[in-house]
Amino acid sequence: MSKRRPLVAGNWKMHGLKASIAEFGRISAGYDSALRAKVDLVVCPPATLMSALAIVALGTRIGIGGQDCHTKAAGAYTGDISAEMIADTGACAVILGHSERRSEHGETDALARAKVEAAWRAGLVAILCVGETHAEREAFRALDVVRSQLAGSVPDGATAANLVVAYEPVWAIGTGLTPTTADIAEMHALLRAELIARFGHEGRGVRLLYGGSVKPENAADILAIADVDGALVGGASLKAESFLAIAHAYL
Ligand SMILES: O=C(CO)COP(=O)(O)O
Repeated sequence: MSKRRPLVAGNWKMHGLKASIAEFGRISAGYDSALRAKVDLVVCPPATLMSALAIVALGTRIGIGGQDCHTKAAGAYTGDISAEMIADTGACAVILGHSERRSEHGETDALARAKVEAAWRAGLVAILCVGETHAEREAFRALDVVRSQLAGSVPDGATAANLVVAYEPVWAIGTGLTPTTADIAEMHALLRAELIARFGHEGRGVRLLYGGSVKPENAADILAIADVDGALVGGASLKAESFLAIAHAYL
């Protein structure tokens, strides 16, 4: 695998009404040829905005992603959406196994794994999230927890093209706290080693994102860490200015 191309992905979570289509327009206006040459951008809006943003995104080379999907393609599952439906909007990716899904909807590694398979079935890139809680880090269990999440959530058949892994320490999400650069480097080295052990050459090409309180102020330091191939950004992705400022760390 040649050099991995950086990826900055925005997770809008449960934020965004129709007015946010204009904010996306500002993101695409700022994604100029200099940025396009260096970094991929993906925006994951709430499901209600996916179709609208996918249309605005046409020709911009910004990818649109979902934030979750059901394991089945269709059926009697009130309130759920399938990976096929996400792909049908024009989206190219879906975030899976986010800690907010794990903690608030009881999602397990096995369910995340089934959802990754659903994403692949629909031709979507799976952006799989892993990460330890504060108690697990304090107990020196962070590496073991994340290793086990990765093993349990990634199905056979992962490639550089169909999988992105985001390391998101739960305690760093939305808190303004971040691990030390040494701790991020240690975790990303572990993820890389595990992916290579299991998928060889393809594992070397899987992009590894860091997520959790990434802001314009800390982006350059975090994105310079070995084996950090980009960021999964929550709060700072809601404004074009801060989202683009993070991507600008690659210029
Ligand atoms: O959960 C996150 C992205 O998926 C990170 O959120 P924040 O950037 O708001 O900490």
